Amino acid sequence: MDLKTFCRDLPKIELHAHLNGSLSRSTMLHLKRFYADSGLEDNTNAFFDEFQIGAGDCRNLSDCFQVFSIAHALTSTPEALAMATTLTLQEFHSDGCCYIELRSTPRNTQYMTKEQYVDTIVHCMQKSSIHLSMLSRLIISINRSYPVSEAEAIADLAIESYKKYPDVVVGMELSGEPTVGKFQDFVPALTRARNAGLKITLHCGEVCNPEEILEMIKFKPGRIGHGTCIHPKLGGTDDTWSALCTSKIPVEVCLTSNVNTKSTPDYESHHFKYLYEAGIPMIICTDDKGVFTTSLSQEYRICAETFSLNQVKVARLALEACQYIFAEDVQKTLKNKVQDFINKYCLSQ
Ligand SMILES: CNc1ncnc2c1ncn2[C@@H]1O[C@H](COP(=O)(O)O)[C@@H](O)[C@H]1O
Ligand SMILES: [Zn+2]
Repeated sequence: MDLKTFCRDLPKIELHAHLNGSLSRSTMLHLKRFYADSGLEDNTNAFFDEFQIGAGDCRNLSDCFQVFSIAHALTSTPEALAMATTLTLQEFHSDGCCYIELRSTPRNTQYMTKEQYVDTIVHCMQKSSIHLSMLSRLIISINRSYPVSEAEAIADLAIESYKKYPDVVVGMELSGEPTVGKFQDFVPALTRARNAGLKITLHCGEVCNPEEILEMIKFKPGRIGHGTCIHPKLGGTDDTWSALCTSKIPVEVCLTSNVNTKSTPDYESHHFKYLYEAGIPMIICTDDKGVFTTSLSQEYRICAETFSLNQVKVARLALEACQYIFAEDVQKTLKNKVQDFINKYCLSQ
């Protein structure tokens, strides 16, 4: 089987995907059609083409945070949000994803409250499980550039939602512009959520900030996102690297996101190789497949090509990812699914 087909057919686990960053061009066009047909104001025309950030783009990580407002403008009603969620889940499913933890930041809009925002996504996930052979779970996001009081309100909502939908809501995470806000300010909200049973994942080391990286590792999150600047050769220190190696916290690796935001100069210099050599658990993820025009199978293929991994090694990445999902009750089922694929297609290798 050629690598592209192999990476698409391999049952894959997505653990780091922001809903509003995952909207494909086709989904965005569906949303624009919906806004037009419903007579809702759509002010995205002038900058619609700025939503996607490719490799040769001159925008950097900080510029990326402007583009999410384009998606936000098109997911402001419950119907549009439902459409965005359903189409995005379908796309992950068509790309061979068998389990996804989608994450999103609840927002009050002119048309819905934060509670309705969460309810809408949860209902789409429940409905999708009837039609798709893919399980989906929700991680509720806190944006570090918002006031701490907002994070506290989102923690309350996450705890309530977890009680209401224990089969869907699995975790809470910290994301947003990494140069804004202080991690320590969000520790009380994150701790409350964790004490209530939610799993935690943190965007960590997306920019150079060794002090914060050490604080985050000490917090012992279930997983971290990116981890770009933890190795001493990539903006980290001996202390940050040894803290990660000792803790063995699984890292959600987003290759194209890091290259397109210029957090990493190119695929070859990506920290994947250091993590792989050090035996640190990793999960290949997309981050914002719409903004960065990628897919989960493309991320697996790029990883295989860049780091010369054969198909058995690529499949092992998917198999190992099953251990790090937040919904522990389905880990075994997923492992069996990936293992069956390996037995069928990799035995001769
Ligand atoms: C590129 N690297 C990144 N680093 C940090 N945070 C990011 C991100 N990519 C996306 N987000 C976070 O996800 C939100 C969009 O999805 P939701 O509205 O929540 O569904 C962004 O506003 C930002 O807070
Ligand atoms: Zn992210």
